[in-house]
Order: sequence, then C-alpha cells, then structure tokens
Amino acid sequence: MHSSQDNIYATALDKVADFVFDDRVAGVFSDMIKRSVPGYAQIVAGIGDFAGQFAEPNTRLYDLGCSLGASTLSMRRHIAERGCSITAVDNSAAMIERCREHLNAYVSDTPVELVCADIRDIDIENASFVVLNFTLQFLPPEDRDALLKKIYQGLRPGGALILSEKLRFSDDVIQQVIDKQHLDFKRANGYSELEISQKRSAIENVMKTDTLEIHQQRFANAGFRHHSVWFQCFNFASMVAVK
Ligand SMILES: Nc1ncnc2c1ncn2[C@@H]1O[C@H](C[S@+](CC[C@H]([NH3+])C(=O)[O-])CC(=O)[O-])[C@@H](O)[C@H]1O
Ligand SMILES: O=C(O)C(=O)Cc1ccccc1
Repeated sequence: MHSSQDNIYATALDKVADFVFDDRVAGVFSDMIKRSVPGYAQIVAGIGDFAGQFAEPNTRLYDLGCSLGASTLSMRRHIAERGCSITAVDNSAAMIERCREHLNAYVSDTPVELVCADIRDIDIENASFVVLNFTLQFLPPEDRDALLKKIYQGLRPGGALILSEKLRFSDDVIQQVIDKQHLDFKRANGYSELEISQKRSAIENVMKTDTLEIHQQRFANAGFRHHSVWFQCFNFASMVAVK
C-alpha cells in the first residue's frame, strides 16, 4: 500500500473531462482530499468520536461513499460495543479495492462489510450511525431528499447522521470571500493556478453544492428534528442530525 502525490491536473489539458473516481484518482485520493478540503482530518477524527457515542450493541453503522475508508477506520477504532458491524459503500470499484487493503492493514473486532454499489440502491436497516462524509454533493440534486429520507427511516430512535459537505453561499460577497480562503488553502498546499482551475472545471458539472439553508430544510423534510453544524472551516462543513 502506498499513496502518491496528486498531480492529475498539473499539466495543461486540451479539454478538461468531468471528474470521475477512477483508478488514477483512487491512487492519489488521500493526498488530494487532505490538500483540498480544509478541516478534513479533524472531521474524520470527529466522526470516530461520534461513532463511539452513538454505536449501540447489535446495530449497524454505515459509511456511504467510503472512498479509501478513512471514516470507516476512524469509526472502527472507536466502537466499544459488542455485535456492531460497519457497512461501507462506494460505487467506484477502484476505491473499494484500495479500501479493502487499508482495512486489512489493521486488526479489529468490528466486522466491515465492503459493498461496491450505488448508495441510492442499498438498504439501510437497524442503523445507530450513518456517515455521508463529502458524498451527498456528488448525487444529482433531485436524488438527495430521497436518500436522506431512506437514512432517517433506517436509523433507530436516538441514532445519528453525520453529513459533511462543501457549502455554497447565497450571499455573493460571502461566497467570494470564503471561496478565496479555500483557494489560498489549496495554494498553500502546493496546488498551482493551473491545477486549481482545471480541477474546478472538472468538478463543476458533477459536484453541485447546496447552501446550509437547503441542508437544514432537507434534514427537516426527512424527519430530523435535531440538527446542527458541529464543524466548519471556510466553505466546508460537517453537520450532525439525531433521530
Ligand atoms: N451514488 C454513489 N454511490 C456510491 N458512492 C458514490 C456515489 N457517488 C459518489 N460516490 C463516492 O463518494 C466518494 C466521495 S469522496 C468521500 C470521502 C470519504 N467519505 C472519506 O471520508 O474519506 C469525497 C470527495 O471526493 O470530495 C467517492 O469515493 C465516490 O466514488
Ligand atoms: O478540490 C476542491 O476544490 C473541492 O472542492 C473538493 C474536492 C475534493 C476531492 C475531490 C473532489 C472535490
């Protein structure tokens, strides 16, 4: 197992294709997400702490859009209850393959079921804890409400959902000043202007961000009466919702 530096957008491309989670991206993903998402490490650590708080004996925990398994590993380290299992799902075969290697590199009493599937097609049952760590933003916007409803239905009373997302701001001035902070974060992490702009073109059609207000409305529509942002750095936020 090795992780390489992300230089996917370092050379000028004639045409920037839509971003996909293929083998090439999977191979550099740890580096890419750390250098692109401010607060990522703190959020993943927090997900582990929340898992420790919400895991109930003989229940399931879900990591939806698990990529290389960072959130699953963090959850697994904090589960002290008996009879828990984690279901980690991603529809990228390249991610699932590498995720399996990461999980096998550590020992744990908590079993992980790794599923290569679309999170819109899986059943969610007997869940004490569900994680969507930067995954909902990749679903077509019209499919997001149904997924949150399915999660709410699959959660046990007192169970929780963690939803982390890149936010968009309806106020244009705020959008611009906070986006500048994110761009500076990427520059400080060694991304060139070319890399930043080509990546931006690659994700603009596949990652449609919502405002915080839309997320709050979606939680309420799904049935969640308790929800709050628990972490935010610039335009990246993580929310907790409790059934
Ligand atoms: N419909 C879908 N069904 C299943 N998987 C999907 C779908 N759409 C996208 N994905 C998967 O969601 C993941 C999003 S990355 C999550 C990071 C991780 N949670 C982490 O804590 O490190 C976030 C990012 O790249 O910004 C990718 O692995 C996709 O293949
Ligand atoms: O890179 C960015 O600018 C982002 O907004 C976040 C991101 C991180 C990893 C894959 C896709 C998007």
